[in-house]
Amino acid sequence: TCAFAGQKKVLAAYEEAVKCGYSGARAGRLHTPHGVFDTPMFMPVGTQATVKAVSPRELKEMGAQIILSNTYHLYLRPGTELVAEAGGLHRFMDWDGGILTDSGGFQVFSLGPLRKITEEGAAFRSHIDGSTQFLSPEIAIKAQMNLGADIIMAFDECIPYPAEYQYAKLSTERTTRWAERSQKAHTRSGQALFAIVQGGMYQDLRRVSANDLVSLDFPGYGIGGLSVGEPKPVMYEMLEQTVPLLPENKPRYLMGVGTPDCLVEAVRYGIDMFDCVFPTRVARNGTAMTKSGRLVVKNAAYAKDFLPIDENCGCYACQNFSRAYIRHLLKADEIFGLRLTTIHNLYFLLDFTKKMRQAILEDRFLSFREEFLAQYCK
Ligand SMILES: CNc1nc2cc3nc[nH]c(=O)c3cc2[nH]1
Ligand SMILES: [Zn+2]
Repeated sequence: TCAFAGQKKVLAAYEEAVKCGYSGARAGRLHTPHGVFDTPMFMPVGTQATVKAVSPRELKEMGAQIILSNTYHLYLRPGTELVAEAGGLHRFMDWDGGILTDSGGFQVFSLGPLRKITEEGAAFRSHIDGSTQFLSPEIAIKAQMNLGADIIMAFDECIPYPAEYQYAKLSTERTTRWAERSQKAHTRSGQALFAIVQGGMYQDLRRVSANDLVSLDFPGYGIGGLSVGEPKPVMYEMLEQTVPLLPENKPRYLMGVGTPDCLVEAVRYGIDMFDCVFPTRVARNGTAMTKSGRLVVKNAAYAKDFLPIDENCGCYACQNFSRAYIRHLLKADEIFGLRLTTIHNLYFLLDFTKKMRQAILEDRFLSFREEFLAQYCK
């Protein structure tokens, strides 16, 4: 099963940081059936059983450990029974690292024209063919057992932002009941089921959600309902309310986050795992991530710039190609262009989490954070 062992708290910086706001930065090891992985970690998003534009071999080469796939998409197409018949998601997509699947709740609300949410589950229309569909905790868990990910998520409602207190309260209580139903439906040993903390942007609801889910005893906890358009300080405030209530010896996964500045802040609050489509999505419109902010390599300014995107970057794109070449490919709509920007952006984030881990282990995380934020423009 998924055990979280060997974490190391930054003791010296921890005391110092407590004076200037909560800091629970930690470096851990996440045990799964497909290996033991280092945290803090960034998980590349492979929504439809592929991380867009890159191969499993390239993902392995750049240091990806766990990748994310979406139950909502694979349930609609090609179907999770088909994936099970193919030998499960690892075999289907030839990935022997870790896989985490999101349970579909978020995608139902963000993709399909939503029909109705009841105690039973969520009725919606498929964004692919408009057919009427229905997801419940039991259906979502069965689908994830078919896919065979190492870590699966309880079926939840990601509360929209903003939301009235009363709506957030009722939805959060239902998500806790759905978490319990997810637990009862989860019968696949060796596969870890994480609950997802909700509570909207209300401190008291966040605490109730965390406490209720902790008492149901899950091997790990997602923090949901964030990165949904709220201001960053509000997200950090919700982390400050939630993370300290979660068991120290279990992984915390901040869903859908994010940019490097959000990652370094969330690690300070004690988050271990992240996923975000941002690096792969912006890569496809020619934006590269660097430690000083974004570099739109498609811009005319780089037409004759024969330097790499980042001369200190160890990725395949920066080791072999210039900004001018990548810009040319992107302007010519050459697929290899967005492959190179994607490879660079994924490498950048994977390397960034590795650097944070090293800083934590060497007890210098807070100065690492200061230096990074001073240079990175949002
Ligand atoms: C891009 N932001 C974002 N991606 C999310 C995925 C999620 N999955 C399940 N539950 C969530 O609350 C949830 C929230 C999220 N925010
Ligand atoms: Zn690079």
